[in-house]
Amino acid sequence: MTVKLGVPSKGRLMEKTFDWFAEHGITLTRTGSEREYAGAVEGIDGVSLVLLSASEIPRELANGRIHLGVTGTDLIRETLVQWDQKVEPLAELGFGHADLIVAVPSAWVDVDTLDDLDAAAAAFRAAHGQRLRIATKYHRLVRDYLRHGGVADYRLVDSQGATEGTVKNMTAEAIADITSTGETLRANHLKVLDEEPVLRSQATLFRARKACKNGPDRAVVERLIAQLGL
Ligand SMILES: Nc1ncnc2c1ncn2[C@@H]1O[C@H](COP(=O)(O)OP(=O)(O)OP(=O)(O)O)[C@@H](O)[C@H]1O
Ligand SMILES: O=P(O)(O)OC[C@H]1O[C@H](OP(=O)(O)OP(=O)(O)O)[C@H](O)[C@@H]1O
Repeated sequence: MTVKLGVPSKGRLMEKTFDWFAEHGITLTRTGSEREYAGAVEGIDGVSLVLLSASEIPRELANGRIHLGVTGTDLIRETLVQWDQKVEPLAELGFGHADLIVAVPSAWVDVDTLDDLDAAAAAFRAAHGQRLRIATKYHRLVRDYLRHGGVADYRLVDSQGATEGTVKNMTAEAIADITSTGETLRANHLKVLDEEPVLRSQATLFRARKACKNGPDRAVVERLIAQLGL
């Protein structure tokens, strides 16, 4: 058995993860054709690379199919109930920074805070006989955040992508999504509530508690952690 390291299979997250490991003396490479999801690890024995969708990495860590994995903290916290019992953060990698925020139409001049949103939701229900819709893929995190913020009269609608477009498309009145530069929000005439974000996320290296409990795998994981200087 080898220790499995799960890394995002494409895009900036993959490239920056490769760079981060290279800076720490471990070379990760994609092998095979450009479209083949195969990879290699050099600089340590007994570790193999598994290229996965960033959103699948939390589940693969939780069920112990990979020992280590790089993904955003947002995806870990959204996907895993009691996430800290299943995975242990080993290092924040300093890229993939994004805030999970709640945003409303810029034209809603009276809505800047969660209190305002709660009032707007109540008014919306009174006017339309329906609850205000908030589009998101982060159901668990957003529900907890709104409950703590005292917002009650809303319903979440699922949006797995292009979430900022749902307001214009009239499938939602507000959204909760990640933002980095804020450009997508501005382009879609949305403004972020003037509150702490739901979550500040960045790419993080996690260890799976289940897979790393004992046996020879644990020794390899410990060696890798030492070699990375963590
Ligand atoms: N614009 C952005 N700036 C910085 N980080 C981002 C940005 N968009 C997404 N991320 C982060 O990248 C990670 C992966 O996001 P996302 O779920 O979009 O991945 P993906 O690679 O598109 O997944 P999939 O392969 O399932 O389509 C998340 O942790 C997210 O916070
Ligand atoms: O604040 P910005 O820098 O504009 O970035 C934010 C955008 O980036 C992510 O989308 P992504 O490109 O991953 O596509 P998605 O809509 O499929 O999630 C996120 O969902 C936002 O739409």
